[in-house]
Amino acid sequence: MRYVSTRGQAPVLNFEEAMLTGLARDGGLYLPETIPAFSGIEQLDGLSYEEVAYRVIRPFTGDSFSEDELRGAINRAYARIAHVARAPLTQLAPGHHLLELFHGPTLAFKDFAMQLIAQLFEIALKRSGQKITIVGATSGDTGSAAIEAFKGIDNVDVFIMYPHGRVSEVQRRQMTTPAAENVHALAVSGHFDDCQARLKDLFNDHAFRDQVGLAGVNSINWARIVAQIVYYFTAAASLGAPAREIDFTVPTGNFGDIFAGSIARAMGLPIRRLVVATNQNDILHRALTTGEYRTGTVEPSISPSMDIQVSSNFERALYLAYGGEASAISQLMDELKAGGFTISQGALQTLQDQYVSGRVGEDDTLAMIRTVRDETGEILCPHSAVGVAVARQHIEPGVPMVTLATAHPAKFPDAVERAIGVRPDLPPHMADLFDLPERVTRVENDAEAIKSLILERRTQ
Ligand SMILES: Cc1ncc(COP(=O)(O)O)c(C=O)c1O
Ligand SMILES: N[C@@H](CCOP(=O)(O)O)C(=O)O
Repeated sequence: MRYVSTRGQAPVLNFEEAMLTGLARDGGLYLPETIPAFSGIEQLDGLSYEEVAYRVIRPFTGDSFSEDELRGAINRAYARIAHVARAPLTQLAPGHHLLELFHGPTLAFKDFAMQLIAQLFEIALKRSGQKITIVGATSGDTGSAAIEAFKGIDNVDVFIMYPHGRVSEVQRRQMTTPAAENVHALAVSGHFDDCQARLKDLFNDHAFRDQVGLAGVNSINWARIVAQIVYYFTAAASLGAPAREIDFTVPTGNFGDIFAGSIARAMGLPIRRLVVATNQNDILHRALTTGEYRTGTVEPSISPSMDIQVSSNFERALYLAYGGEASAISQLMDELKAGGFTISQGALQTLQDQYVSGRVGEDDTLAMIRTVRDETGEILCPHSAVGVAVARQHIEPGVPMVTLATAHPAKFPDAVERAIGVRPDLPPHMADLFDLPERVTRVENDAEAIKSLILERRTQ
């Protein structure tokens, strides 16, 4: 399996190289030259999550990892998900199901990919003896999952940039309380898009990148996407695929999770519709309905992890919609630096054939948390509530709808309390979160300041 950049000017890599590289050297994102077809969907129902993960991921890894290495990594990663099904499905209403992706150690769907890629990084780095510096940008969940997965791993430093004052207190403490010396939380003056833009600045400074052995664990990294494909297969298989088509609604920000769904469909999973659900930071909804991808001001919301206006993975979707025309993507990304671009008619039609979208504001999100609690007893986090609210606009008789529940409500107690007057409890393994000392460095929204800090603090 060979991986190519969306901008067409970076070296073609194998899976392990693409995983360790993160952002391509031409500023693009790696994706496989061809998407492998998956055969044997009818055999998946009833298999363990780990077995499905092995079957789905194996075609992407080529000869980068042996069968034993990959199976071992998968087993160790998912042993940390505290639900026997790993990604259980619950029923919200006839024909509407919730895919609970929040039973991992940091209570968000990010654990599914991050736990696995930490295992794969460890294997690869032990083999090569290479030392790396992971830098991540987060609106709250990627950062906590990365710190949890990579803390204490040899040969790795992890620096996570989060927008100061714009993550929930639980998310912040998850990033600032781990004591491991190789993890560093950086509170950046700005919003998530600033953090992600600075991250890309660091990758695009090739001298710095080579000096520190820069690696990325955002969904920029193809290995993240691969791991996120698996739960589409487990959910669809348990609802009757391949004999039956399934719809999925995905609370969306950086477009990684829903893009994983589009890859599952390209592999042959009978997904009829992929529904993009956004909060008021609705660039994706606007782009998919009008063809205009124009950045606006990021508005803080009660679903802060989706407060994103520049959706990194949309570049991958555009690349596929433009038929792999890398020069067109480079041109669009240049236009994005000046505020935005217009998607060509043909590419927009392709995107609209694949994705539909919806947007909900805060009042409707709060109302949905209340409604679902009253109807089912399930307490949703605000991101999942955005998903459920949009899903309800798109449910059609005869086609099961699955909404991805992307985080645990206890990560966002203020929003949940506003909705239902109850503060959800953290699980026992996080009971001391509010007693632990915090360790964080404030840093300006400035690539040079961030680079200096990394050079000063890294332990490798
Ligand atoms: C809880 C939660 N829901 C949804 C999303 C959106 O996912 P994606 O960025 O993959 O679109 C995020 C952040 O990524 C998140 O943390
Ligand atoms: N919502 C995310 C934003 C980064 O997403 P990623 O999937 O690209 O890592 C977060 O919680 O940090």
